[in-house]
Formats: sequence, structure tokens, C-alpha cells
Amino acid sequence: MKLKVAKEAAKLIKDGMVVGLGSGSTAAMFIRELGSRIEEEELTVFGIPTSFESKMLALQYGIPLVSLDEYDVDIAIDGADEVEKETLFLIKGGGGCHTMEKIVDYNAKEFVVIVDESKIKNKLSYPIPVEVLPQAYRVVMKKLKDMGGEPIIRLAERKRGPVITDNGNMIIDVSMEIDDAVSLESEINNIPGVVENGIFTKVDKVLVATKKGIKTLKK
Ligand SMILES: O=C[C@H](O)[C@H](O)[C@H](O)COP(=O)(O)O
Repeated sequence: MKLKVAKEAAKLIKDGMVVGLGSGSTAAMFIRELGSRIEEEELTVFGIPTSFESKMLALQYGIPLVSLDEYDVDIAIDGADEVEKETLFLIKGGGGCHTMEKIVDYNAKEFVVIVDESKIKNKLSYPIPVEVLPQAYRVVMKKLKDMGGEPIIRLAERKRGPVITDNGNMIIDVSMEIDDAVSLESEINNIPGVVENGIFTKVDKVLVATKKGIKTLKK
């Protein structure tokens, strides 16, 4: 399913485009497919990665990289942990990459999300990943509790201690009711010490792999 939707997304890329390269397992397949198209069709396409992972994959699959220092993004293709059916709001950051993803995805002329149908939900309920400066984790957790959330520090699997992001920060996963995603996205970011949270409310299009084929969701 992930491969099907990744292939479909790769078809959206045109010669000369600057492409935001998302993170996670679905985006990884897209990066591989894009690499194949560049090679087979001799396309001139540049990538802007959203994580260390997507940078390494782009290098592996022969996608030349540029940066936001010099280029705007024509289209960004990225995965998601959850997609709310009606609104197309997302939760991202299950892999801890949501800060750079949001910078690249929100600044793209078009932001396209690729998921399999298991990610489509009636209401967002996935714990919200919040990237936090290490010095601020305790006070941020306190504020998140005051807002009605249940925050926990994301711990590393093969190291004793917290997950450290590509940017040198910690991740707090907060479970809370999401009634107004647009307000909550800003409210969490207003807490001093928060770098970025994983609620995404500006999405152009979602491509969904279903058993019957690819479905496109638009607002
Ligand atoms: O930090 C990770 C990213 O937000 C991913 O886009 C998200 O976790 C989805 O990943 P996957 O395609 O592996 O489910």
C-alpha cells in the first residue's frame, strides 16, 4: 500500500522542480521512486530534505540536494501518523522529524501527504509530538498538564535516556483531546521552550492507498 501511494506521488514531480522530501517509511519509498525517475528520465530535480534520514536516502538514490537558503519548494511530499478525514488535519512526528518537516511542508507551493488507509481517522487521537529545548522539558510538561494533557518524555530504544532530535532537542508526547486543532497548534507553540509540535493544519491534498486504488482527499 505504501509503495503504491509513493509511486503515485512520484508521478507528480515535473522536470525542474524543487521537492521537499518528507520523513518516515512512506516518504522513504517516495524518495526511492523519485530517484528512479530522475535516473530513467534524466530529470533535473532537486530535493530539500526534512531530516537526517531523508538526506541520507536522497544521497543513496541520487537526488541532488539544495537548501532553503537558496531555493523555494515547489512541492513537498510527506507521510503522516494520522489524517482527520473531514479537515485533513494531521499528526506528524512519530519519527521525531516534525520540526523540519513543518518548515519545508508549510513553505511548499503544494503540500501533498501520502498515507495508507489505516492512517485515516474520524478524529485525531495520536499523542502530539512536541519538540522541546532540553533545558525546558520540565516546565513545558507542567504547562501541557495545565492544558489538560498527559505528557511523557519520549525515551530512546537502544540508549538509556531521551530521544534526541536531529536538532539536538527532546520530544514530549502529549495525549490530549483535540477539539480545535488550529488553536491548539498555536497554543502549544506559544509555550516558551517549545520548538514545534506535530499538529499540521495546512495541507493541500492527501493521497490515500486503499485496497481499491489511490484516493485523493481535498478540502
Ligand atoms: O517524524 C516522522 C514523520 O512525521 C512521518 O511522516 C510520520 O511519522 C509517518 O511515518 P510513516 O510513513 O513511517 O508512518
